[in-house]
Amino acid sequence: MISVKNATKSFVLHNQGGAVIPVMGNGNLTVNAGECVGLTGASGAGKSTLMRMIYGNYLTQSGEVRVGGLNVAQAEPREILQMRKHTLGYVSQFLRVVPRVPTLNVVAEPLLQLGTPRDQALKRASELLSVLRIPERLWDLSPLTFSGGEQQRVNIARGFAYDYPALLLDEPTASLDGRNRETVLGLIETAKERGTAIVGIFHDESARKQVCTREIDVIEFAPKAAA
Ligand SMILES: Nc1ncnc2c1ncn2[C@@H]1O[C@H](COP(=O)(O)OP(=O)(O)OP(=O)(O)O)[C@@H](O)[C@H]1O
Repeated sequence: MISVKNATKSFVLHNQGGAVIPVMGNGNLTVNAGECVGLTGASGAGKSTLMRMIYGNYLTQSGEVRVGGLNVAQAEPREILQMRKHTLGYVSQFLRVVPRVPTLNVVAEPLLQLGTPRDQALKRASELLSVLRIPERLWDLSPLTFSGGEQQRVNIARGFAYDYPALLLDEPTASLDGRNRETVLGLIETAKERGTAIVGIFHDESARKQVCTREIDVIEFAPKAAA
């Protein structure tokens, strides 16, 4: 479902004399349906960079990054937008939303964009918000003023509203208490059972051991000089 082959990535800092920061020299990764691969490696090793290359936020310099049938490394922006709508979900670490949109709509939005009838989309959104213990009195408010853990749960609810065939999870349990952490790990297990291909970053080692079918240290992908 997700495959990365011989991928390379450097950053060029144009505002700092064109300094070049090589981050990836040879990225190789295959994630099949129903697998959850945990990315590990020291801070700054390139875990988030690889996730962003897969999502098409960061350009891959050479090599291949495939999601379903699409080579993201070579894709047109409109193809990447289609992939994000239909194939690949992304639960980032922090919630980014349009101000004043109620939480229920924020969560239902991926389903509404796919043409799901409004009542069905809102029903699914309310189920997820209940499961993730967001009090109903907050559903009509924008999540922008919510606590860190509440925002993270809204983000997770939105990421799981539609059953994407593939999913990227960046620290999905970072700000959560024990019960909510277990709930999120349960959602990940259910997605795996359904056949979702998942790539995740979990600094919480026991969460990683619980849900990941495999771990890969991104140091393996480092440019030669940095390895
Ligand atoms: N947009 C960017 N511009 C320039 N350099 C970047 C950019 N994004 C990442 N980097 C650099 O790439 C390297 C890898 O960063 P990345 O965030 O992928 O690491 P990470 O393994 O996810 O770290 P952490 O565990 O601390 O989140 C770092 O040296 C970082 O400074």
